[in-house]
Amino acid sequence: MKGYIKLENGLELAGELGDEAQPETEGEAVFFTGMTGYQEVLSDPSYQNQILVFTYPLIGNYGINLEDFESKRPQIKGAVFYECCEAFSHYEAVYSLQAYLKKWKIPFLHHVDTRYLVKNIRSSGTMNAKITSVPAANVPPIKLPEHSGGETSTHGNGIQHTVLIDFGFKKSILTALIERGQKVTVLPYEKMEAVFDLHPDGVVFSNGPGDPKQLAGYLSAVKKIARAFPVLGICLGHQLLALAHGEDTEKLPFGHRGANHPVLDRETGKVFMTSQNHSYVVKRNKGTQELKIRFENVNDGSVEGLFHPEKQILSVQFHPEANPGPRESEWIFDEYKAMMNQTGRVAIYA
Ligand SMILES: NC(=O)CC[C@H](N)C(=O)O
Repeated sequence: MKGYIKLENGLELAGELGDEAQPETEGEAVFFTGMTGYQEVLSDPSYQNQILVFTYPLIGNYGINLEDFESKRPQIKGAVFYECCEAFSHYEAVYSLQAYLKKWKIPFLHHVDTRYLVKNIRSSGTMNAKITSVPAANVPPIKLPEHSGGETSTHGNGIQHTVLIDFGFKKSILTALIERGQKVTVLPYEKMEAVFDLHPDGVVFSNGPGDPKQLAGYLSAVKKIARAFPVLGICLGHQLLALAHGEDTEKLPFGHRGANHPVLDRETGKVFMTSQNHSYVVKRNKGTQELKIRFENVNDGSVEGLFHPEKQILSVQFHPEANPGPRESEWIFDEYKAMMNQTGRVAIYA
């Protein structure tokens, strides 16, 4: 059955509806440039309310396994592919990508000229979009995703205790912490002040969907926590730490979503490849300068991470937990651990 993706700027492209029973969806159209990693990306909570366009022309060829989910369900509102292949081959795969999307009633469109579509999004900027079976549909305004923190839960049995403040965390962040000897308490962000009763060795502010300014009501709590414990902020968590310290954020024209974004560490002069998924960034040279820039994006010079010169505060815009993408920034978790042991950050960079 024929279907369409219509953008807010009027562009309409035809394709084939993947699931005729689910022909309609709306969301912010964003694009992901990785060649692999679709399972992790589709289940990453930071993609809530978005229609995800895959730039790589063949997606789905290694199927879906039971291990690589970043959360319990797909988080996107819809997906667009050039080819979303039905046949798959991988020793761990249990069903096809198409079957996964159909199971969760996620509308998707394939056989779309995704190259043309993405070039249009790149020149017009991120826009709202609609997937539909009806040509010339209207694209309604899209609401920002609601942050909804989950349940409090405890994981791992390490000696050190990290509280992970949950804005919609990726499972791989939890795994990276447990692998580094942490007992982790996941705390929904609405209850973040309960961290003071838990007396952890450190606190991690997670990734999450939407605009960080939606969470303005929590910034004083974020700052209070950053004054009391060694803290690491990842993606949305980084943006919140910045806002809490008087910095500002802005929206990028079409975001960074992929597995090969080069980042420069200004401390060491080293460049490494990172996994990224964000629309918003911390503005350069704004605010109080209480936090300093540690990392920057090599392609567009945007801020990729901050630190506090005297306190144990580190934040990264990229995803050190990878999944999908390169693992060469996993050492950020080791640096967080060194901060907790009071041997990192201040000692290293004073
Ligand atoms: N991965 C994330 O945490 C994304 C943060 C925020 N939602 C953004 O798009 O910039």
